[in-house]
Amino acid sequence: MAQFWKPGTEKPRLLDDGEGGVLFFSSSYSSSSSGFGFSSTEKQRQRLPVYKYRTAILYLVETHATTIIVGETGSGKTTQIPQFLKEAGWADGGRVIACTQPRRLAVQAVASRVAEEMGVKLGEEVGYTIRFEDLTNPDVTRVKFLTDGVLLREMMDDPLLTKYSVIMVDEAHERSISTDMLLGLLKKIQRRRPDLRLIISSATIEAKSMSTFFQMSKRRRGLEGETLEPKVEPAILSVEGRGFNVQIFYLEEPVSDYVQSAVSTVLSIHEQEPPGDILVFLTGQDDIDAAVQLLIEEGQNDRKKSELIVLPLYSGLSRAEQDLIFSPTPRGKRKVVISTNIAETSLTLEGIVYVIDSGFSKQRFYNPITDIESLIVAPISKASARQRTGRAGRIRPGKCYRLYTEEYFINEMPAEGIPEMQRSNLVTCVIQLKALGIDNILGFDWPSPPSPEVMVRALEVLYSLGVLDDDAKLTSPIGFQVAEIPLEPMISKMILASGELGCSEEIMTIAAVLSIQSIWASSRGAQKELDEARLRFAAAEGDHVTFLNVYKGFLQSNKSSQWCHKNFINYQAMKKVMEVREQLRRIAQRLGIIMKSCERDTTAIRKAVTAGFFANACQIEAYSHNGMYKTVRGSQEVYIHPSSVLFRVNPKWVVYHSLVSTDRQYMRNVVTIDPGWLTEVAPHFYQQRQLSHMPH
Ligand SMILES: Nc1ncnc2c1ncn2[C@@H]1O[C@H](COP(=O)(O)OP(=O)(O)OP(=O)(O)O)[C@@H](O)[C@H]1O
Repeated sequence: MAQFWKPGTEKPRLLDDGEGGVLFFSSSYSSSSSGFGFSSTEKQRQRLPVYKYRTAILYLVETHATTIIVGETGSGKTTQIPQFLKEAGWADGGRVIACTQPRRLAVQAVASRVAEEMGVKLGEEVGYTIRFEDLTNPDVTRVKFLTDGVLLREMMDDPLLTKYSVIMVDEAHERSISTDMLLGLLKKIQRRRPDLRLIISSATIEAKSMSTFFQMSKRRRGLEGETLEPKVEPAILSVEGRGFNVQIFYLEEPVSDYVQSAVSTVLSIHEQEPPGDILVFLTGQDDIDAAVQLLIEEGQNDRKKSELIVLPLYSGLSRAEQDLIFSPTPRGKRKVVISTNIAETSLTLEGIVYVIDSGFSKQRFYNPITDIESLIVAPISKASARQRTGRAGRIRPGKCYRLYTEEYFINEMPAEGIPEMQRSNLVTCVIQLKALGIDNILGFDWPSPPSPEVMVRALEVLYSLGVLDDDAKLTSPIGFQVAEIPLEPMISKMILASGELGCSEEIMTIAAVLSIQSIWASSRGAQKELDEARLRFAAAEGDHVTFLNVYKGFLQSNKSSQWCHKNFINYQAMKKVMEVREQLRRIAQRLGIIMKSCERDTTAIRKAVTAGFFANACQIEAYSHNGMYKTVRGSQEVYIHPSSVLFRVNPKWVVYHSLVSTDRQYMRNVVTIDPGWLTEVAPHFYQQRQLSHMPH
């Protein structure tokens, strides 16, 4: 398929003026983009745009409670600012400088870069913490990178985060639920800790609204000047200058199949452009696996195309597989990394010269009226597009191919995405706030408040899970235990129930499988074979029990990759399942959950699943010929996803794990249940009355 490209016309973005009494620094500076091959790391550091602002940054942080720093991608915010602070003494006296990121992969990558630049061993002076992994030493770590979710968890033990002197919330434009919660809570902490400094940074953040959010109350304002307190007015700093130039190209005509279009673009870059690795942004495991497959097939019969080393990148991959993206590209080869938006921010992949942006990502959307949350492939924002482009041009000049037209980018793409807080189910968020002792959830000071309906829905679900009591306080012990497990509360509740039902070994496996996108290999072009493979493992009780069959087969094969290949199972995903399962076992041990197998008593297993996921119960429509189900709670129309082993089997009663929306709402990962269990496990949620008239 021929694709025609048009060079983009957009100029680099500069900040507008900083009116409104907000402090604003800016000076025109363009970093030299001459040549590569720096002689030392120190010289390399000094060439970054942010280096010229070292003094200004330190002055603002010293004198202001909050500093908002906006600077182009690759200008050095993440790697340099924590080092400036350390050099200026902000980590003296046992204090720690924290830098948060929305994603685990970025935390690990940035921490190891900073350790390398500082010439120290990772895990000592510079360390990182992500969920289930802590590479810090409390006695010596002074610069700590962590996900914003982990910092929230740290607040449970230390509500004022006393060990930190400066907290830098990086990539704040992403507005993940955790980032927004963190911003709200940090604002609260600031009132109690005048010594704490905050830095909010990103290449694509709306600085003024963030600044308005961090304006302090009148009461604190009164103190200013009387004591040595920092100014309450946030400072805004614009770091001008970029790394290396990235030329942007747009399609002349829109395309309908972005996977195919991305593959064609990779091939034509390889054909026509000089050496340099390629980073492709698609949306999820399914389309990434499909693109990887297509490129591998292309390489099989063509010597030139066989020079491509194609690597997928998504969160469901094992750690070892994710690390491959950082390995150097062998001479005469070209690496192609095909990724979800986990590579969208903060990452520097050394060899990347070309970026291909599909213009889409998978996003969560929640409807509080129907109580349905689904993952939808949706267009990205301009902020995301700029971040994606910014993965090139970091070490040398680059090119970015956007698989959409420039008119679309300019006129239709939204400037910013909708904060995740305003398009998600907030069950996890509410339980965390409760665990932090925030009682008045509805009155909490959010950067972008969610609707009260969504909050009320979340309170309702937590109440029925037995996590909250009549006063909306955490119950003991269930509420506190669920809050302690770093998973969505429904999974945590399922795990706790499995302890009582004697099936914790099986439920750990199920919880691990549910935490990744899919354990099945890509089906593109081989749907029939995949369906046949799935049937070999299928259990009449549904997908959850089927996962146990797959897991058992995998163990019996000695964790063989050939066995996975033969059975259309994603080997890397299975390795990840093993990793997660091990971590969950450790948590269970800590909580005193006894590990026990029910020897495949599927009633116990399905009951435990129901104890967590009762809110997702559905009943088939009595006279439906097309497999239509209705959710018990909201009477919403839903269907079993074709990837489920229960597709076309259509049992009467099921609970599902999640929904995906395409032309219809499809239930993914479905298990059969006895409706009598619903009132047993969630009497408040399902009144006996409501179910009694329904046929069993
Ligand atoms: N692992 C690495 N290897 C080589 N150079 C690196 C590495 N990490 C960072 N750099 C260099 O440091 C520069 C600054 O990176 P840094 O992550 O600090 O920028 P940033 O301003 O935070 O970017 P972004 O907004 O995209 O996160 C990169 O452009 C690159 O030149």
